[in-house]
Amino acid sequence: MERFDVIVIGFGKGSKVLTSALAAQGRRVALVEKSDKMYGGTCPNVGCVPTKFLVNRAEMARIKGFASFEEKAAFYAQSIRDKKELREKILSKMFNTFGGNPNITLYTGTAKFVSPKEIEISGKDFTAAITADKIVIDTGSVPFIPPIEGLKECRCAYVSEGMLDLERLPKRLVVIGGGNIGLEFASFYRQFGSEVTVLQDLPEFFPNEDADVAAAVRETLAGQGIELVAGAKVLSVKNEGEGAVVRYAAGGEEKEAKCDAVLVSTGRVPNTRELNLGAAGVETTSRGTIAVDERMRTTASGIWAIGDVAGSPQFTYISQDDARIVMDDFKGGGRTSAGRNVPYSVFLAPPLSRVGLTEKAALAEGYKIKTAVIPVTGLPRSHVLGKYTGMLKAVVDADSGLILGAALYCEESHEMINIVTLAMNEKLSYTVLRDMIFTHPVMSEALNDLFAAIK
Ligand SMILES: Cc1cc2nc3c(=O)[nH]c(=O)nc-3n(C[C@H](O)[C@H](O)[C@H](O)COP(=O)(O)OP(=O)(O)OC[C@H]3O[C@@H](n4cnc5c(N)ncnc54)[C@H](O)[C@@H]3O)c2cc1C
Ligand SMILES: NC(=O)c1ccc[n+]([C@@H]2O[C@H](COP(=O)([O-])OP(=O)(O)OC[C@H]3O[C@@H](n4cnc5c(N)ncnc54)[C@H](O)[C@@H]3O)[C@@H](O)[C@H]2O)c1
Repeated sequence: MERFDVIVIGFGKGSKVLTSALAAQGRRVALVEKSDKMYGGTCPNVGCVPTKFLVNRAEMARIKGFASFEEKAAFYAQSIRDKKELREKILSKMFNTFGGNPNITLYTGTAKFVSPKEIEISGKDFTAAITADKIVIDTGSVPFIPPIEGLKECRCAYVSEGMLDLERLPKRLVVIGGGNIGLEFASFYRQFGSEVTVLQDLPEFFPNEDADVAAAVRETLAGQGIELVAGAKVLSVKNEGEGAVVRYAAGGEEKEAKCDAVLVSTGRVPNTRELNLGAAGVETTSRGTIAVDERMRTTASGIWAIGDVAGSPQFTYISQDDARIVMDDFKGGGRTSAGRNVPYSVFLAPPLSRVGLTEKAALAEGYKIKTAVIPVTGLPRSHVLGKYTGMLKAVVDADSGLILGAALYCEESHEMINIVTLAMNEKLSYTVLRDMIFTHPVMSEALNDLFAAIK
């Protein structure tokens, strides 16, 4: 049995960072990835990169202003083909990432535990048994499919991965689930030219935002022609010709939505199915995620878990940060996942970006707060871009002057939010951003105005 210093299971973002860093320290690492279509993991292949590529293309489609559906469909089909080409490029770059590094062995096969220190790998035309004293699990998550009548049989129902390869632009799209995936797809399909309905089971969209921010985003999406139905119970999905009929109950009524495609975006669950965790003594939580402590250690000594499978917030940069924590733990350091500020952006048009507490959450936590809300209209950058949609909101601790959180709903907010996060991480008073010199005309200078409005 071949012995390594570290075995890493799953080639996600965290694994990539971890494998490179460990090999650079002279450790022998085995990286096991089950699919030759998934080197690099979800993000570059079927997650962040392809979806944001399409967000960008959808904006181009909107600007081009095609008159007919046929023209829109042709531009969309070309965008999907270009996305497929991009994936091939990224895949081969990922495959070659470790090329020639004598400290790294990449296995393409499914890993399963045989004991706490031994892994069996089943590839297309080989099996292998390997061992190490340290093992890191980074096997990500898979879509959750709700038990809706007829959904499994529906010929035009997709999860995000399948939808990303669909070359036929649906005239009408029904999205089940109004979270990050559902709303991003709704937004870019609408811009490509589809009619879109989003069915959300919760009584509201953006439940983690303050009411004013949620209302601003909802109104914009509705203004763009996206039908948002909250409190919807999806009853059945049935094939009808080339398309489908989705039956749902909302507002005390039963309704039908006919469509050419159904996107199921109802959350993602940890991917532990093939790991045989029991053989390693690795326990899972009631949510099915691998139970880890703040250093990403599992319940089995010598085994760590990172990213989606460990129940961390489902973002690529968190898989990466979890890997940093494990690296630090290997060195005996004290870095932990506790109290991390986790910013995020939902790539709508414009994007909604958040970090930290909302006003309602800060009050619920007992803070004495000051807040500011400013509109996007009137900002110099808005005039440059000709885009006036959105608002910015910040919440500050009245006692210390520290920033507790911000929601930035405007063009380029996906860049700006990182500046606010930096200020929060470094425990800077809000006055630092209020008085900082920004270049001009850029969206970030709105942070001067936002924090000047704190009352
Ligand atoms: C459509 C979509 C859009 C997204 N957009 C964004 C975004 O804009 N920004 C953002 O930050 N996040 C986004 N995310 C979330 C982000 O992609 C994930 O949180 C992130 O990729 C998780 O990384 P990971 O390292 O945990 O796992 P993954 O990247 O999923 O890697 C896990 C790997 O393990 C492999 N594997 C599984 N089981 C085994 C086994 N038994 N043996 C060997 N290999 C195995 C899998 O094939 C996979 O390659 C998006 C996700 C989706 C689906
Ligand atoms: N921009 C980004 O960073 C980005 C983009 C896409 C995805 N992601 C990550 O991927 C993860 C998965 O995304 P997601 O959108 O699938 O999950 P999600 O948890 O964000 O949203 C799922 C939504 O589906 C709803 N839902 C569940 N069952 C339903 C049903 N039967 N009928 C109607 N609605 C139902 C839930 O209430 C929830 O609002 C997210 O947690 C996110 O972290 C991130």
